Amino acid sequence: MTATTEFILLAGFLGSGKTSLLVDWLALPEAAHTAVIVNEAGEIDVDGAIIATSGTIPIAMLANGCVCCSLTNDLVFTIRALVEERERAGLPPFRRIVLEASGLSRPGPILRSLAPLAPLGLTVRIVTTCDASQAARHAEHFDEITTQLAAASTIVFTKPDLASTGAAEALAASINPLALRVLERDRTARARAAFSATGPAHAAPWFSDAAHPRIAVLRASFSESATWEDRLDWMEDLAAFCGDRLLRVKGFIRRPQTGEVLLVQAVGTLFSPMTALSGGQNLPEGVVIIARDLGASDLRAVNPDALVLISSYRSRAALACAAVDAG
Ligand SMILES: Nc1nc2c(ncn2[C@@H]2O[C@H](COP(=O)(O)OP(=O)(O)OP(=O)(O)O)[C@@H](O)[C@H]2O)c(=O)[nH]1
Repeated sequence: MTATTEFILLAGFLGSGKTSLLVDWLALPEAAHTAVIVNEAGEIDVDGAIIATSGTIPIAMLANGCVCCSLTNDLVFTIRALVEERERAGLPPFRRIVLEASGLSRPGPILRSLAPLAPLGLTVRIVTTCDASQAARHAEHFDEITTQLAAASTIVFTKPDLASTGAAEALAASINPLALRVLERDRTARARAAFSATGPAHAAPWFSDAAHPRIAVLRASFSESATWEDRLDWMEDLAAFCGDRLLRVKGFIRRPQTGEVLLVQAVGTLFSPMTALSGGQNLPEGVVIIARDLGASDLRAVNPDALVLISSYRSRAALACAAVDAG
């Protein structure tokens, strides 16, 4: 029944613009009949909350782990459940199911995990976001980027407003010269080209199954007595302390005086302005920190007064993703 359903794996390193691209795409009329599955390495569903503001498309969550390491069974189950629910509702098959993988995910294991779904007849495409401002520098440290680019049918260069795409283009060309390239400055045109394009349906033969041994996924929660200023100071200190070892910060923080909950995110040490999400009052406060070569004990030192509690991420993902916890 799903012979015409396309499975799009939206890959790309931490903070490279996957959610933004997807939200831009979901605003377009041609995105109708799309289902979205969101995978977060951390336990806070930030991307799901952002995408949920896009409308009424079905969204399923695979949180608390990296879909390439520990959640492949959940992925198969989730796709089946989406398809069956659609059938039960008497609706035509989805045109596409988009999986936004966590920024640490490697496409190879994800694609392999889809084997039990062969009877559904899904066609598969990999769209990889490549951050013009960071990819070339990060690729030296993280082979996740290389595997994500190598597997891509389509490579979408993001953040061309922040940096020239030259270095990212050269990187992508050296790894995967066959992929279709999307080099649009206009975000709507970029999203349209990313999801409508049909690149070669190939996958590089050298997918790696290795885990992510240098990367820690940690969670910060604030104590009751922490003021708004304490929260802001802590984030500033965190960035200064970690420097280029800080890869991604995302989560929700509460303004104690008003109860307002704001979305906070940074790529590297560059924080975006905080924004309120509609319906955000009910979101749980907490911030996921993804860092390289740092453990929970290191980050605890950022705030010795214990206004911020740092916990190591030790759930299912930790078994396979080897979240580093020096603490
Ligand atoms: N200037 C600029 N910022 C962008 C662009 N695309 C995304 N961003 C910003 O980059 C940050 C990360 O974007 P996301 O879309 O959340 O990235 P992501 O790949 O989904 O992040 P993870 O899910 O954590 O891996 C956000 O602050 C975005 O607003 C772009 O084209 N230009």
